[in-house]
This record gives sequence, structure tokens and C-alpha cells, in this order.
Amino acid sequence: MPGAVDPSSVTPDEQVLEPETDPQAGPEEEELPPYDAVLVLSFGGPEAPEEVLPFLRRVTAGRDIPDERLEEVGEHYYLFGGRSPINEQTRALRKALHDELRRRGIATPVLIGNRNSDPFLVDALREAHDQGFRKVLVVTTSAYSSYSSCRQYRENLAEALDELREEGRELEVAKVRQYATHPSFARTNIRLVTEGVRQIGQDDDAKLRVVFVTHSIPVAMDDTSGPGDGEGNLYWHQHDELAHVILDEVGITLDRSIEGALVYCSRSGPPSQPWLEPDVNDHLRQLREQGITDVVVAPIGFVSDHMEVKYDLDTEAAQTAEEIGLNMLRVPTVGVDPEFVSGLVDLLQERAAEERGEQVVLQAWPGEAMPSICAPGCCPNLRTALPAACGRD
Ligand SMILES: CC1=C(CCC(=O)O)c2cc3nc(cc4[nH]c(cc5[nH]c(cc1n2)c(C)c5CCC(=O)O)c(CCC(=O)O)c4C)C(CCC(=O)O)=C3C
Ligand SMILES: [Fe+2]
Repeated sequence: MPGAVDPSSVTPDEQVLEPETDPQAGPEEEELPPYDAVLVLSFGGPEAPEEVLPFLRRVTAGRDIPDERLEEVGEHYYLFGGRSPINEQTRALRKALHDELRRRGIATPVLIGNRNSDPFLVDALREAHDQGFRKVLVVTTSAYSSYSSCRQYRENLAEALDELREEGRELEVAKVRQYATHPSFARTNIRLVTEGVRQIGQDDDAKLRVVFVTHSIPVAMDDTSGPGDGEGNLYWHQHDELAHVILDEVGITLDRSIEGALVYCSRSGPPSQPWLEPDVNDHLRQLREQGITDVVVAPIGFVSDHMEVKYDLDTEAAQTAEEIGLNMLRVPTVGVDPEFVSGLVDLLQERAAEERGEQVVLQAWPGEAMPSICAPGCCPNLRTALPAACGRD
């Protein structure tokens, strides 16, 4: 498969900044001015059983997630030997971005910083500063707009920059816009879902459904997602629009008329707090009762096959499907798909051009391009007002 990266070939050591003296680079070698490094900012995850609880405590620090829920989530990780696939996938993405930048003659280094596991964001930025970098361009492993999927990453950036400033290390960071509405994200998902529908081999449209899945969030968080002057519900809206475009395009390509729905996984929080519904398992049961026999499950809410996908879909939802006699095929996430990776590098170049004051046309489909610099108060933290980087507030 062209462009596919074997994650096992990417060692953690690659986090160490390579001196960018590529013997193959020609005299036309370029950089990404004004940025001197790119940083992939990821959620992070445990890689050994003893890392599971510290990871979960870090993720839930200051939130009222009961110990019961932590133990339950811990079990999901122990089922996989205490190891989430996420860091391996982040390393594969780092390598893919690095390679695509090199292919375009750009020698800018690509680093990893995680929110909840080693290499931690603050340490990655400190190392970047110590290597002489002062302007870092960030791309997160999260495509959509909401507090959990955007502002929380920006808060973590602001906190890390503050900590470094106190150490006398001044750094500037910028972030590429949320890319749920970037055409490469849509096109990659369209191709993957089309392939899934082809593969499942159910020719009767009435017996087949596409089930689009994303991470549930509290209804209150969705209600306030998006720029403060907007109508809210941008998290839901971005998914809904993408799901519709995917169904339309699959229909056109395969000359069929297939229906689908947007559903959710990984709900947490107290039962009294409303979260986005329906849950994927409830939805599968409902479909079976309606006479559906085959489902193509498309995790459009996630960019790699991490724990939410491996446990909530490949383990739990797959078990539900089996119990009720529903044939289920799970579509891959965009991962290191060359079309997706190429789109991310377009976004890096777009952000740099924008910063240089060049005229840039922000490609968007479906829907509108999110701004590179977030609006004041967008996607608010519902509990406390913390400083956030890369925004106007
Ligand atoms: C929107 C969204 C994304 C998608 C965007 C993005 O990718 O950022 C996402 C991704 C992820 N969420 C992850 C893990 C967890 N999320 C939790 C908790 C929560 N997520 C929330 C939302 C999201 N989460 C929310 C509103 C909560 C509750 C409140 C809170 O605590 O903020 C908890 C605590 C325990 C629990 O209650 O489940 C854990 C362990 C991992 C790592 C997976 C791995 O290890 O492979 C990943 C990629
Ligand atoms: Fe989460």
C-alpha cells in the first residue's frame, strides 16, 4: 500500500530532534517560514499496565469522574495488555508528515507532544526551545470543534507556554485550523466508506445501513461548541454535514441509495448529565429490530484506530452486533492515509502562508473553513475560564 507506515518501524527515539541535514536535500530545500518546527499534539495514552491508572488520573484530574468509571475504563486498557495503540499511531503520523514535507522539499522538523503521556507537551516544547526553535506550528490529532476536541488542546498549549516562560524560555505557537471541514478529510473518509460498502457485499439497500460514529460529549458542551457568535452545536453540525456528504458521494459512486445515521460512543459522566445520543450499541439493536442485516460502521469522529475505536467499536459494538445477528464491518480511520496526510501538510503550508501575510484561499468542504485563530470564547470550558493559546481571547 503506497504511503502506509508500519508503526513498529517508528521508534520513540525519533522524538529526539534529528539535525536536519538531509544528505538528499537539494539546494532548493525550503522551510516553512516563519515556523521553525512542527509539533503533532496528541491526546496520548498508556503503553504499559503500570501506566494505565496514572494516565487515567491525569485525564480526569479536577473532574468528577467516579473511581468506578476509571476502573471500568482501566479494564478496557488491561484487555489490551495495558497498552493503547494511540502513541504508536501518533509516531506513524509524525513520520508520515515528516516524509510528505520532505517530498515537498521542506526540511522543517516534526515533533510529538502529548497531553496525557510521555513525551509530554511541555517537555517537547522545552526541547524545541533548547534546540533553538522559537516559532512552532501545531497540528492536533483532533478534527472537530468543541471544548474537548479543540479548546482543551489550546488550554494545554497555554499552560505549557506559561511554564516555559517561567523558566525563561519564550516560545510562540500557532495551530492549523480544525480540519473536519477540510476537503482532504472528507475525501479520505468518502473513499474509506465507499470501500466498506463495496466490501460488505449486501446489494439490497433496504437491508444495509452506514453507522457514523463519534465520541459523545455532554449536550451542554455541544450546545456551546463553535464561535461564541454562532448558533452552537457546531460539533454535531460538522459531523452531520460530513455524514451527509459521505452518503451522497457513496450513492453517486456506487449508484445506490444507502441510508445512515450519526451515533455516539464512549459516553462518561454521571447518568444525570445528558450526553449526545444515541449510543452506538442501542442504535445497532434498533436497526436489527427494523430488519437491517448489515452495517458499515464508520468512525468519522476519530483520526486513528486508538482505544475508543479498538474497544468501543471493535470489541463492544462488534459483540453487540454478533449477539443480535447483525453483520458489521468497521471502516478504518483516516490514520496515515496519504490523501489525509497530504491535506494536513497543505494546512501547515496554508497556515505559514497566512502568517507571512500572503493571500490564501481556505479550502473547505463540506461547510465552512474554521478560522486559524479561534474566536474569543469559542467552545468554552464549562467549568472554569482558563487561558487558551492560538485564539483571540
Ligand atoms: C470529543 C472527544 C474526543 C475526540 C477528539 C480527540 O481525539 O481529542 C476524545 C478522544 C479521546 N479520549 C481518550 C480517552 C479518554 N477520554 C476521557 C473522557 C472524555 N473524553 C471526552 C471527549 C473526547 N475524547 C469527554 C467529554 C470526556 C469526559 C470529560 C473529560 O474527562 O474530559 C477519558 C476519561 C475516562 C472516561 O470517562 O472515559 C479517557 C481515558 C482518548 C485516548 C484513547 C487511547 O488511549 O487510545 C482519545 C483519543
Ligand atoms: Fe475522551
